[in-house]
Amino acid sequence: MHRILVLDNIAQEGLVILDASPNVEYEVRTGLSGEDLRTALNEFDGAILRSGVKITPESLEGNTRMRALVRAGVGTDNIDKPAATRRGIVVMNTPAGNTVSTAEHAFALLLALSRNIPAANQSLVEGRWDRKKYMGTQVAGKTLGIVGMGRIGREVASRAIAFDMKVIAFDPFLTDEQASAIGVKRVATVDEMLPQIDYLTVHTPLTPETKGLISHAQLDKVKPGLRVINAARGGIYDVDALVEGLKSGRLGGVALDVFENEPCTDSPLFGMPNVVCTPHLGASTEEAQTQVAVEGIHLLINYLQTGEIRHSVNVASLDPKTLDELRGFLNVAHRLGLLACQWHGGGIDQVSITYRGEVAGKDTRVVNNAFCAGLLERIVDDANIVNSEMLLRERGIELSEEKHRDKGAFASSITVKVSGGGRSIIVGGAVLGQNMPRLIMLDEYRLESFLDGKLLIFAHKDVPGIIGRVGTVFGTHGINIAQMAVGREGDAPGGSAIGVLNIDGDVPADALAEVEGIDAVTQVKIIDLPKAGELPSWLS
Ligand SMILES: NC(=O)C1=CN([C@@H]2O[C@H](COP(=O)(O)OP(=O)(O)OC[C@H]3O[C@@H](n4cnc5c(N)ncnc54)[C@H](O)[C@@H]3O)[C@@H](O)[C@H]2O)C=CC1
Ligand SMILES: O=C(O)C(=O)COP(=O)(O)O
Repeated sequence: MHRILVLDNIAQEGLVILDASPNVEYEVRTGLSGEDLRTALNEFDGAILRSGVKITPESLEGNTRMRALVRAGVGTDNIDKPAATRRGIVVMNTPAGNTVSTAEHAFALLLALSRNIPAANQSLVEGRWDRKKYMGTQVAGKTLGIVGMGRIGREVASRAIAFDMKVIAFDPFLTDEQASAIGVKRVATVDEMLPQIDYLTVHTPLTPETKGLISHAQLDKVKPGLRVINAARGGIYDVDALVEGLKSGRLGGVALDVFENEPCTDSPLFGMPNVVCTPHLGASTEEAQTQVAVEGIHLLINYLQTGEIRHSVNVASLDPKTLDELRGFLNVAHRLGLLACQWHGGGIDQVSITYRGEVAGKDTRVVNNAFCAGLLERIVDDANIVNSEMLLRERGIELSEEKHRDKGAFASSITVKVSGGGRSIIVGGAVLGQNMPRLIMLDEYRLESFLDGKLLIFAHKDVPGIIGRVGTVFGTHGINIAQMAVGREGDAPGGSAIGVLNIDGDVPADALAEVEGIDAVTQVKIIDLPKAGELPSWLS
C-alpha cells in the first residue's frame, strides 16, 4: 500500500484519482510546518504540495520512508533539493499546467496598472465618482520588456502582440531566429532594454543572476514612468528600490503577485498609489489547478507503482519504455555494485563503467546510479538510484563512463573497474533472457555465474584437483553447491584461476578456513547478494 500525503489544497480532480487508485491511500494535512511536518513526511511514501509548504533539510531529517515529492506547479524553490536528493527522494514538478493562467495573470496586472482598476474600484465603492483622478494609459503602441522567455514569458509575449504592443525580450537561451518567429526583438542584456520600455515583466526563477534585477542602480537607467510587473518570484525586484522609484516618479507603477517572504501581509508598497498586489494568485484558476493536480497525482502514483520518473528536477528521467528495457540491466548493475563493494574491500576512489552492445545506445545515467547504489548500500543507509551518484561524489569517488556499440559475446554487457587503496578489481555482468542476472567477468577472468544469493569466490593456481578439494570441504560440512563456474588466465592450464560457487545457505567459519588452507588457493571471499528474483525497493 502506497501512502500519499497531500500537503496543500489541490483540486478535487486530483483527490478523485487517488480515491480510485488501487494500493493507494492518502491523507490531506495542510498547514504543516516544523516538527509536525517532519513527523508527517516520515509516515508517507510520497507527497504532493504547492508553494505553501517549505521542505527544508530539517523537515527531512531522519526520513527513511518518503520516496517522492511532487510540486503541483512549476517552482520547486520551496523544496531543498540537495536535502531531498541525499535522502533518495525524487522531486518532480508539473511544468506546463499553469503556464497560461500565470501569463494571463501577469497580463491582467499589466492592464490593471494601466487603467488604475483596483484603486478606481475602491474609490467608487467608498462613494466617490472620480473620473479625473484615474486617467489611464493605452497599452497599444507601448513597448513591453520581458525577461525570461520560457513557457510563461512566451505566452505573455503573444498576448502583448495581440494588444498591439511592441515586445523586447531578454533570455540567455533565446536565439534571434526564435525571437523573430515569436515576433519580438531580442536584446543582449537587461540594461539594453531598460531605456526603451514602458512596461517590464519578469518570468524567470529567482537565481543569483535575477535577484535584485531591478535595484537602486537600475532606476537611473529606466525610461521615466516605467511600470513593472512580477508574477514570477519575490526578490527579483528590490522592494526598497521600488518604493524609491515610485516616490521619485522614475517608476509609474508596480504590480506584484509574489513576495520574497510568503505569506506577506505587510509591505511598504501596500497602500502606495500606483501599486497593485495579489497574494500569489498566478496559478489560481480552476483550469490550472485541475491540470497540475491531475498531472501531479499521476506523476506520484506512476513513480511509486512503476518506477517511472518524469519531470524530475533532481534525477534523470525514466519513461515507461526505457524503464521496461532497462529493468533487467538496472538489476544487474545493482548486483554488480554490491559485489564490487565486497570484492574490493574498501578505500575506493575511482569507478569506470563500460557499456557494450545495445545498452550503449540508451541513456545509461540511471544504470550508473543503480551500480553506485549497490556499491554504497553497505556503507550508507538508503543509497538508491536518486542519491547514489551524489553520495559517491561527496565521498570524493570519481565516476566515468564509456560506451561501445559493438557487441561482445552478449547482446549487452556492463563492465566496471573499481580502484583505490592500491587495488583495482573488475566486475562484468549481463542479462540472460528477460531478467536473469549473470556475472560474466571477475577481474581478468571470463566466466559465467549466477549473480544471486551467497557466492564463495576463491582465487587459486590452475592445478588439477582444486575444484574437487573445495567441493569435498562443502560436502563434508553438508553444504549444497547450487552452481560452480571457473575462469582461468588464457587457454592453457598452470596459470591463475578463479572459482565462483553459488552456495545454498551459510558457510560456517571452519569450512571457510579449510578452503583457505588448500595450498593452491590464494584468496577466498564470501559475497552476499540478493536472492534470485529479489529486487531493491526502488526497482520493485
Ligand atoms: N505567480 C505564480 O503563481 C507562478 C509563478 N511561476 C514562476 O514563473 C517563473 C517562470 O516559469 P516558466 O515560464 O514556467 O519557467 P520556464 O523554465 O519555462 O522559463 C524560465 C525562463 O527563464 C529564463 N532565465 C533563467 N535565468 C534567466 C536570466 N538570468 N535572465 C533571463 N532569463 C533567464 C530561462 O532561460 C527560461 O527560458 C518561475 O519562477 C515560476 O516559478 C510559475 C507559475 C505560477
Ligand atoms: O507554479 C508555481 O511556480 C507557482 O508559483 C504557483 O504556486 P501555487 O501552486 O499557486 O502555490
